[in-house]
Amino acid sequence: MTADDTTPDADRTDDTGRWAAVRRDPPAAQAAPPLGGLLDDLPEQGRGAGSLYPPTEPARRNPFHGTTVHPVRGRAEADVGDVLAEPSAGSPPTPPLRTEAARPEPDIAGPAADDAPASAAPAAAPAAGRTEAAPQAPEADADTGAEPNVIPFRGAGQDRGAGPAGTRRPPEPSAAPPARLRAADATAPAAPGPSAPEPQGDSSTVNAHAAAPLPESDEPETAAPPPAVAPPAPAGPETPAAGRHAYSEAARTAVYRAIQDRRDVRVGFRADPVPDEVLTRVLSAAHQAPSVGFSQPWDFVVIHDEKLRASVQRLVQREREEYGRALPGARARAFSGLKVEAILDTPVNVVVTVDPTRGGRHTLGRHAQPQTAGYSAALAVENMWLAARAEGLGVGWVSFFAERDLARALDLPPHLEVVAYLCVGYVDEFPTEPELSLGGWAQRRPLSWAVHRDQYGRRGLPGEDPTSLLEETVSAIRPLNQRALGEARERQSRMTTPPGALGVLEDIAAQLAGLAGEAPPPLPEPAAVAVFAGDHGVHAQGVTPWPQEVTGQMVRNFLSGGAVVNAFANQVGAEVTVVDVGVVDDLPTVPGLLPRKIARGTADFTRGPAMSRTQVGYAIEAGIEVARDLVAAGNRCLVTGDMGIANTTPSAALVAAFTGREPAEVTGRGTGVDDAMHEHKIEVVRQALRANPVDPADPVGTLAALGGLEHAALTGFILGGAALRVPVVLDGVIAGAAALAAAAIAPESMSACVAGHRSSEPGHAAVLEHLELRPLVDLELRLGEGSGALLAVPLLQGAVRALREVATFDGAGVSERK
Ligand SMILES: O=C(O)c1ccc[n+]([C@@H]2O[C@H](COP(=O)([O-])O)[C@@H](O)[C@H]2O)c1
Ligand SMILES: Cc1cc2nc[nH]c2cc1C
Repeated sequence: MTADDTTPDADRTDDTGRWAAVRRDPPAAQAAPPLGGLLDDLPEQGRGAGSLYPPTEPARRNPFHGTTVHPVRGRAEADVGDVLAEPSAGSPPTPPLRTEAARPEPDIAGPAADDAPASAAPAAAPAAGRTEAAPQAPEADADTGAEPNVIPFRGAGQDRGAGPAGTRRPPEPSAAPPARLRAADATAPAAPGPSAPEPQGDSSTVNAHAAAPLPESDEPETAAPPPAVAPPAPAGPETPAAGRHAYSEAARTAVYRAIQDRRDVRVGFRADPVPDEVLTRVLSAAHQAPSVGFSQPWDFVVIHDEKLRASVQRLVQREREEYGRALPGARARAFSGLKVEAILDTPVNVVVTVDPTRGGRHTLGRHAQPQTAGYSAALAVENMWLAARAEGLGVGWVSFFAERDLARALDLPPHLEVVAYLCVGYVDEFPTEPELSLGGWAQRRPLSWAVHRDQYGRRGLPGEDPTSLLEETVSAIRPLNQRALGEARERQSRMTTPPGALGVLEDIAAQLAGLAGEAPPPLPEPAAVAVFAGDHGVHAQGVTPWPQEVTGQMVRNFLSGGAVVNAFANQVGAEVTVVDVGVVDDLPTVPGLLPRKIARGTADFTRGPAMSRTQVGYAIEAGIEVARDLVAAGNRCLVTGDMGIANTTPSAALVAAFTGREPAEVTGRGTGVDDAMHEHKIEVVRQALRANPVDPADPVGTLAALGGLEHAALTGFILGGAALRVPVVLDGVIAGAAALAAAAIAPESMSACVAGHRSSEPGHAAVLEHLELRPLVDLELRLGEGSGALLAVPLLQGAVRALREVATFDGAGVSERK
């Protein structure tokens, strides 16, 4: 493939894009067509199940090929482009990975514009004559560490010291061999250069591109973290011709400033009334919003009446209690301190409604998209919000009620719908960042996560080379921060315990400090488990006593809260997310299930590859996205889970391929096969390895040949967590097999991993040995779902809590030993 292969046809009118087949459901009669879709490049025989896609689907382009490649750190002989392109020539199995030269870490998410201090505004110069300080680009932030217990969203600390990292049992800093030596050790002779990646692009644009690799630098660790949102360039003579209609610099600065400083305010309102003329100006701004077909479908109900507001507040209270009851423990605790409305604390409330019928039957544009009526009203809300900010008024949007209940409470005509209930009033001050971000409830996603070029999935801000999610992610993975790791060790040496008395927990705490870039690290809470589910063509070979439909049935069980993963997640207050990456069955559209189906199961790998490389690429990216979403939603600990009848067979094959062990050594009894089936299963694994000669140095090719969609997605999940510097607690043999692939793609990703437990599957022991991971729990579990990893979460939390809370000898007045 060439770079052109990634460029969509400009005039493409047929439905041939990446998601074409996913967009339309196959007709009922063809629900499980024998051929088609992404499996077109697989042998016809031996499919595990019908493809997701209709049979007419033409071959699709592979956006992973031919895009700009970024060197993969730690495997200098490969690059990410290669990872998804052709198999590399027979390299030996990837050795256990280690560390390499420390380098400044990129800002994964950077302080976003809205997250940045209020002064982090357009780079434009201050308005002439303005009395307030003009918005400015973010100042260098001397504190590269995040607030305690706030996720290290800014790329954690910068690692300056040359020393090892990435060990599962972080070594004492003094034991560090020179980083470059180690990097060189890991570099194949044919490597084109040193382990450091080439700087990508211009540093000014790299800054806004959260995951782009930064060049080696000797800058002090206090270098300013780059912003997550690129400040708008000041217009001026350098602006193209269209700029002649641009506002003056001062006016533009003011516009961007209002956008940036706008906040959803819930606390700190003052009782002062809002003067009528001010309220009218703000409503007038709302009324000038764009609307579909110029239908202006909004109305504004201005509410001062205290009794009416009290009745609305009661609705909110009821909804709030219901919502709080449904939250996982850790979230529920955080939510209990969150204010969600200021209905009675503000002098005035404004309800924005939409009349979806306004403008009549032929309203221009709405005929094709009826929802644009509601969007228009939402634009009125935003106009009002910005105008209010400029007037110094805080606005809080409350949506904690069933829309019909509120419409009834307000006695609205039945054809009107409530779009927004806004609490409006003057405030003592505006939060410098969104309140939810200040409290760690959620984090702003960097702009670079949201920008695609020509085709969804080709990432990059304007002016940058397009990249893929995998490239971007791998480029962001860095070794542990040696400074933070050393600080953790140093504090442990002063804690009121005999030296080393907390054993492995000390190693875990130090590892998490190195990962976060701060000591002590944030508590790994809340935790979120992602259960990746998929089916397997090899099921047809009789490698498990369970029928294939149990995969979908268990997914339903997870969603209704009746499985072990739910019980154990409840125990630790974790959120459960189920991700369908390849279940044969259709699954319900319900909260908690992420529909990311790439195919209806894999092909039977005893007859050829289980998946295409393209499918593997999509599944890896699905896993990265899930990690990103869970972290941006405020989670500080990721837990792997899986569900897939027959998946211990591909797990065994992957383990054999990546570790070089014999199939008989690494193939276990899965859900409980008898001796005869076990023997057969070993033979099936042998057969798969014969049918698919793989090169473990080509992890994507190995996954495609021998893995499952959940293995590939778990690989992405691990890489995604590592790039965001959030701990990833690994479950059993399925996660272990995925970790082998992740380690082969980005060795340093293992720095983020903790082995939650050791499964009784023999392949899992082989994984742990190969990756030098020490399991925290060893209870002969063999369930999957994330069960063993969830049991280990309190151990991680205890390890960090000890580092954070235990007094030092000095502080507690305890004598040290002689
Ligand atoms: O996590 C493990 O180590 C593990 C060990 C044995 C079985 N499992 C689970 O059992 C299912 C696969 O087992 P099998 O025998 O059908 O290959 C799948 O849903 C896995 O989550 C999981
Ligand atoms: C019942 C059952 C539950 C599971 N959970 C994870 N894998 C599983 C496999 C089976 C068969």
